[in-house]
Amino acid sequence: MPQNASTLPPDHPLPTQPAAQGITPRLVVVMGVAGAGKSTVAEGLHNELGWPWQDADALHSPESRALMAAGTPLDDTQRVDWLTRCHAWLAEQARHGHGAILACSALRLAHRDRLRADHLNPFFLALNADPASLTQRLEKRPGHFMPASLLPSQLATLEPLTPEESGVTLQSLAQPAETIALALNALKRADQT
Ligand SMILES: Nc1ncnc2c1ncn2[C@@H]1O[C@H](COP(=O)(O)OP(=O)(O)O)[C@@H](O)[C@H]1O
Ligand SMILES: O=C(O)[C@H](O)[C@@H](O)[C@H](O)[C@H](O)COP(=O)(O)O
Repeated sequence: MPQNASTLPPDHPLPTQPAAQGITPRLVVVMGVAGAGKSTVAEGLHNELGWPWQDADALHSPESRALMAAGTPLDDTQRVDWLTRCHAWLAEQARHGHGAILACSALRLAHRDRLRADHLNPFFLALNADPASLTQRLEKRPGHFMPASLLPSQLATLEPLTPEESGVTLQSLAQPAETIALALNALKRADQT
């Protein structure tokens, strides 16, 4: 056999992404209430790992965004099409066989079940923060449709990640970089189990 020749068949699928930082590419959903730091952590993981990321905020219909901007929380009926679009994004990433990160509140178990459908089984990184910090973050966040007044309904709707679900709950620390480091460690640990 010539030097450097492969023993694999020519049509053997190649990995589409390197295991950046030794972490095997997988689907990840960063979840939690508004202000928990989902988008910040998802973008930070994207920067560290190179996996594509999507903010589920961008997948809301204009009507849903207008409702929330006006201070009306969504109900589960209004969330159905949005969660379908979130699931479709995850499914598309899975089809390409690469790792990907979705920042999505996924507040209720039923919302997470919707994202898990079709055996996608994403790994959930649930971010927790105390209500005072959350309020402060939302009040200071520039140019976002979600008002701080919706935080109580977000907290009331949240059904925390359970031990039966694939994922881990992390404290959203005072510095985003610290929380991103926690998230990377959690993904490394999950790789070893
Ligand atoms: N760990 C953190 N400490 C302090 N502020 C944060 C932290 N993470 C995010 N923020 C800020 O809080 C606001 C909400 O964060 P964001 O990532 O948009 O949360 P979410 O996507 O969960 O609503 C943003 O202005 C962001 O810069
Ligand atoms: O009610 C829900 O199901 C959501 O929580 C959701 O609609 C989301 O939280 C908003 O898109 C606000 O965006 P952030 O969570 O990024 O603040």
